[in-house]
Amino acid sequence: MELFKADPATNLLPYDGIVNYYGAVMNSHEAEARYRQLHAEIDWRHDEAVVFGRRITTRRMVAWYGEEAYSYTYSNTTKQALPFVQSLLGLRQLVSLHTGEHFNSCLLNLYHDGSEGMAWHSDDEKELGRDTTIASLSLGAARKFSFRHKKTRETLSLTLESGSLLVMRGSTQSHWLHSLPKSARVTLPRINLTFRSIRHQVS
Ligand SMILES: O=C(O)CCC(=O)C(=O)O
Ligand SMILES: [Fe+2]
Repeated sequence: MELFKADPATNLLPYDGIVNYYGAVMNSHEAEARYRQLHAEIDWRHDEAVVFGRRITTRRMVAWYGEEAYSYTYSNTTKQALPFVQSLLGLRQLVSLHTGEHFNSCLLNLYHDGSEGMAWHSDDEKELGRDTTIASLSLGAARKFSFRHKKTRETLSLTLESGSLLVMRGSTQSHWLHSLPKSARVTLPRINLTFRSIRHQVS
């Protein structure tokens, strides 16, 4: 169910953050071509996490790219960024054109179908700093995406279409969780790219 019109000037959150949905920023042919290119070119790996002290690997695949070999810790594991490839630089430029912001890294997720999703979390790792902007580009199957406030538990959802751009800004990560719910109805794969800005590391 589409709860919001794609007007990038509208804040989808009622308070404590800013989320803008730009709708499609490329046509469906271009989205499909980009999907195929990334599917082939990206160094996809099963994600690793440490849950209750046990190392698990997910069916969902991930990859992380950056301007430098940043290291980044989430789900109790540390990853190192690979150098940006041309296909990602093109998409980063597209995202920057729409958002007016520069991003120095990109986390990619490949969901084979609706049996794979992402649990409630916020992207509040220390490498990102406070009030970070995260730009999320989706290619492939349309998927529901949800937000839940950490205190009030108010929840809202929208559909992320193929070729669409969603941007989370301001204090969103401090106050809201987000998730990609699993869905038995989704039979096609999806690639999501989240462009982020890693703060320069001191060590
Ligand atoms: O696949 C998505 O739309 C969300 C991905 C996400 O939240 C993340 O990579 O942190
Ligand atoms: Fe996230």
